[in-house]
Amino acid sequence: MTTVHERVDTFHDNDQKPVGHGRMLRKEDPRFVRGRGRYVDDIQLPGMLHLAILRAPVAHARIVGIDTSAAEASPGVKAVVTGAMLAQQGLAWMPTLSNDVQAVLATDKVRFQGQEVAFVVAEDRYAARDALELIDVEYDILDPVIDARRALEPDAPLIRDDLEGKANNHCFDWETGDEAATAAVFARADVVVSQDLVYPRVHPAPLETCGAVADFDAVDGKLRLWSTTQAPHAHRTLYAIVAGIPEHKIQVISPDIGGGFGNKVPIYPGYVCAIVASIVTGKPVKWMEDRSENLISTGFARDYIMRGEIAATRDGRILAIRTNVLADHGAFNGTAAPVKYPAGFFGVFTGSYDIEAAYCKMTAVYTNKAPGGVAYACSFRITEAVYLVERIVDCLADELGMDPAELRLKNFIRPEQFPYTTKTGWVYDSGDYEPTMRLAMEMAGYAQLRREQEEKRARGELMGIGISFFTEAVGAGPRKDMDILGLGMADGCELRVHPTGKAVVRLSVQSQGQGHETTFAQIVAEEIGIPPADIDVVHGDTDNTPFGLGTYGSRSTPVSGAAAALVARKVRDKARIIASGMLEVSVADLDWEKGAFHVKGDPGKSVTIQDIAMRAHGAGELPEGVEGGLEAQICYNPSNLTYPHGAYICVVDVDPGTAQVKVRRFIAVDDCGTRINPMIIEGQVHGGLTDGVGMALMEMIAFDEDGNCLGASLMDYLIPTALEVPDWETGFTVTPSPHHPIGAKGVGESATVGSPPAIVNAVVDALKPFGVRHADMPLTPSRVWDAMRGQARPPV
Ligand code: PCD
Ligand SMILES: [Cu+]
Repeated sequence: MTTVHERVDTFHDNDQKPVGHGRMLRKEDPRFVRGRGRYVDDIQLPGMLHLAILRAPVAHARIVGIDTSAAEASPGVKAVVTGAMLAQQGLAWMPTLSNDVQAVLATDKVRFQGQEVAFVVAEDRYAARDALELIDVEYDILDPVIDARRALEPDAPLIRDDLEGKANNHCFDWETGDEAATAAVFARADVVVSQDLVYPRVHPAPLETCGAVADFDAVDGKLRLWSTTQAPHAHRTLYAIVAGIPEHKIQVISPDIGGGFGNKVPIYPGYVCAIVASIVTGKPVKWMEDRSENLISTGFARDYIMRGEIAATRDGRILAIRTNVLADHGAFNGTAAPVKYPAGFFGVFTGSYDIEAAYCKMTAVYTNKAPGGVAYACSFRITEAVYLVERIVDCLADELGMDPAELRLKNFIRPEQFPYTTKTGWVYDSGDYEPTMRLAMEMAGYAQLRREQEEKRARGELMGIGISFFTEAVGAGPRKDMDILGLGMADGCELRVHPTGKAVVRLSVQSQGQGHETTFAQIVAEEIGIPPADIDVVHGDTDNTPFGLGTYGSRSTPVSGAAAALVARKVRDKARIIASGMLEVSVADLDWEKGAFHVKGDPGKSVTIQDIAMRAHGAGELPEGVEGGLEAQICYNPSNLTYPHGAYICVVDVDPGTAQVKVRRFIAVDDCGTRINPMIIEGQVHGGLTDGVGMALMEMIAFDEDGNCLGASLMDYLIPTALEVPDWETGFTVTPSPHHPIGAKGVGESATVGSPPAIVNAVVDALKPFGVRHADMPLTPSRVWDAMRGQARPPV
């Protein structure tokens, strides 16, 4: 185990460029810091037109009629398209990533506020937007269903009457674990604690909103689509299926992306509209949503109403966990999760504990809200699962009068139990939890913090200490049981070494800010010894990269990272044969040292990888049976997910007069196995922790009873800034994944997953003198104030 507080002043040290894993500045940053990034909205094509979307002003209404004549006559307008027109082409509906259908443009009804109703294509963005005002839609307003608890009441208005035979708002049921075994354990337990918890609807809110530029060339029949997508290949296949354009005639390009966070995984109606518009007008068409459109209509996350129950012995041995979930999926089930996992990976709600039984029952419903349930930094509902278990464990600690750290330490899965199969069937590949927890406690000065808290309590000050310990399942996934719409989740990767020893690696995954241009060059560098600066990373262009399922669920490192390491090893194997010819010894007599082969016992006799590259392409004979060139391609199918873990400790102060929460300290110890670039990992963790502060204290997409979205701008939907967050204190342990070629586990979402429960646990701990056992997120001053007064807010 390595540790902690390593403070290398990288920002002043440009020379620090490891050949392989290690701290190094990001290769992509020179272009970003100079404002030279190239995002979708930077794409300008000759004759390009602009598209704007008319959205439903109400949450639930029948469309009686649409009059587009005034809009068509408006200056600069080239086309006005409604759902009825799309229906004639069979394009009014499209499949979602979870086997539901979603309206591209509404034909019969609108089902959430902000739903796409019509679009205008015009010479510029202003003309398009102006014309939207001239479209006259007559609505027959219907009662909306906004609260998921209302959705299944017998007299609730029916939302999905488009689905044949549908008589209610039920979306799906799902269960995992063993109900009877769990009930038996609960029946004999000394202590049972239960708690209702709401994980409110939140939004990923990336800096860049969603958009696309579609360019259909009628001459060669090729569609080029620049779009804000986290999964270019998967999107291309779907467009081929929906629009009937042959797949080789579609090129999806995902240029620089200004943050994804799951928001850019689904296919949105706007993308399809842009494609249709380009085909109809014969011109390139750009569609870029604005901030409000992004916040009200795309990619919401969470919206889980949960009841957690935990059974334990009096001395603090956790026996079983049971949970019941009501999941609000909005008007269309647009969740992006592997097909066999309608509730994502929520099954990891058993956390990091060795327990006897577990059971979850979930019911998902349709409501008149935007579709989604996207995995906003949570690898498919792991965020919700971790929140549930880490909150309920704290409730148990409270009931038992036990220290929450001690309770966790007592129940951890022990290192010798790995690989560990949980009671819901997940095989945790590896883990060593106690050292991670101890390190966080040591960094925090845990015992001393508790003393400080005691002193403060005696003076009437409200200080809280919150712990969260998480295990994530990331890197979807083994193709034997994971696919999205029938597409297996293996990733291709291709590596070419040019004659002069420079290389290009082509990936199917697509960075949205994670620094793949750097870390994937480092992965290859580590294996073949070519410096990262000499390795170009190509991604985000389906014409120029091998097939694979894209970046989300922290899967790039676990899946494509493995592919990159293995393809580099394949190239190295070939290089070894060429080297044996060059050095006139057998391959067995060669030793590899990063960047060169030398003759065993004679280090003076060696050839570098650059020499070999030249020989592979150059004149002269190659060993028997060896083809020229130095390149390889593979498709990597992971044998399991990777299971990163972490221990987080949060210290808060609550102002007794204003109920304002201040996060004073936050200690995060993460274990993502082998670390490729520690600087990038720290950045990922800092970002995720900031996300956590947002969700725990500020963020919520709320609705009024008519279904009006109350979070339609960043004035209403509060996201954290540097002012709300402390100086993060990060540390790490290293427990490599046994099945990943370099032992790396994903880390991109860890901090977003792990931090909300730590913060809520800290606030609840601070409010203990008021007898508070739970309060729902976001813990805004008004909610904390109510909790202090014993008036729990009605949940969202
Ligand atoms: N061990 C290790 C791991 C990792 N790493 C690094 O780090 C990063 C990350 O990774 P991962 O974990 O693998 O992940 P990815 O796949 O790449 O990514 C994804 C993620 O990522 C994160 N982060 C970020 N960042 C930024 N900047 N931006 C963004 O957008 C974002 N997003 C978020 C999210 S949400 Mo989802 O989508 O919801 O599902 S998922 C997610 C990269 O670079 C890599 O390489 C290292 O170094 N090492
Ligand atoms: Cu999720």
